[in-house]
Amino acid sequence: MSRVGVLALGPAGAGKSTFCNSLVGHMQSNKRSCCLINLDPAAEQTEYEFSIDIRDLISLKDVMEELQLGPNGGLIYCFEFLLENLDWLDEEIGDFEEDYLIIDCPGQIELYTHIPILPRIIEHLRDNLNYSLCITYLMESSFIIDNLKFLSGTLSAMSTMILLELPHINLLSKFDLVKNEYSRNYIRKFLQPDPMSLMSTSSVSSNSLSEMIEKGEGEEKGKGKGKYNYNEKFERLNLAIGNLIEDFGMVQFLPLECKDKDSIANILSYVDDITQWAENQEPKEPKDEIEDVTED
Ligand SMILES: Nc1nc2c(ncn2[C@@H]2O[C@H](COP(=O)(O)OP(=O)(O)OP(=O)(O)O)[C@@H](O)[C@H]2O)c(=O)[nH]1
Ligand SMILES: [Mg+2]
Repeated sequence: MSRVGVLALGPAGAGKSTFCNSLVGHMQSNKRSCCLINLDPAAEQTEYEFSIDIRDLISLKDVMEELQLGPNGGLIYCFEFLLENLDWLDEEIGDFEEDYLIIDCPGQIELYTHIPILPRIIEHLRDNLNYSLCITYLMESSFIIDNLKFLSGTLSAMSTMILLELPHINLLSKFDLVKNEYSRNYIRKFLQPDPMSLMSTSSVSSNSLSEMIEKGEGEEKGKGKGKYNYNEKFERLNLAIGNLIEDFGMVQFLPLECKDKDSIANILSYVDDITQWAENQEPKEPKDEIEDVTED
């Protein structure tokens, strides 16, 4: 029996919900059964209905009103409540045992960077319910406009890989917005990033540095000898970050265009490989295959 799931993670607005919906559309048109799960208590309505929705368990609006919490505190409360009521999730998932889980997550990365809420839910799905899971981490393609911004996004993708310890695919989302603006060679540098070369060609960093120096902000204030100026400090910090990403050596990206069927099919084929979805399928009787074809 296949127990397979994919989670969509990444910063707010990166395109997670749109991606999850595109996956559902693609699977449905290929007669694959899937279950769309919403783990975002502040989610808005999406194209496909959620089969399982955290808002049926707890509402962020109610939490914020009753406990007088802000949106982030409220979100954390909702997840802590979910953790205390994992049997609710188990029951809901029980109705979709044979289905591919597509899990849409909130954009607040503190749910796994600061407090281990998402890791505990993942652990439950993987170890207690025996799901083979894959993370898709979305980062907006517009980050490639600025090399250093891109590297900071890469660092965030990398920390997710390390913290969640699951098979992981990084995606450059909304690729349609940049693919005609830049040459293939230029874009390739970001799909398989070489941090040190991206750093050495960062025009934005040197511009902002010269601006700082012109404004007289270059020197660190205070304390006598052995001080660095910002320029040196900034370069040393960048170098350390670049080395970290390079040493890790496992951050690559696939382009994602949610409206492009080939792009979705390509990403799903990677997820299928990683989760070994095909291997877990029950062999079909030839009769079933013929029925499937004639139904089209
Ligand atoms: N051009 C383009 N726009 C996209 C694509 N995917 C998503 N968007 C747009 O990006 C915006 C945010 O998309 P969402 O799917 O809501 O992003 P999200 O990551 O779920 O956002 P949060 O749930 O708030 O964290 C919407 O306006 C989408 O229409 C894409 O592939 N191409
Ligand atoms: Mg969303």
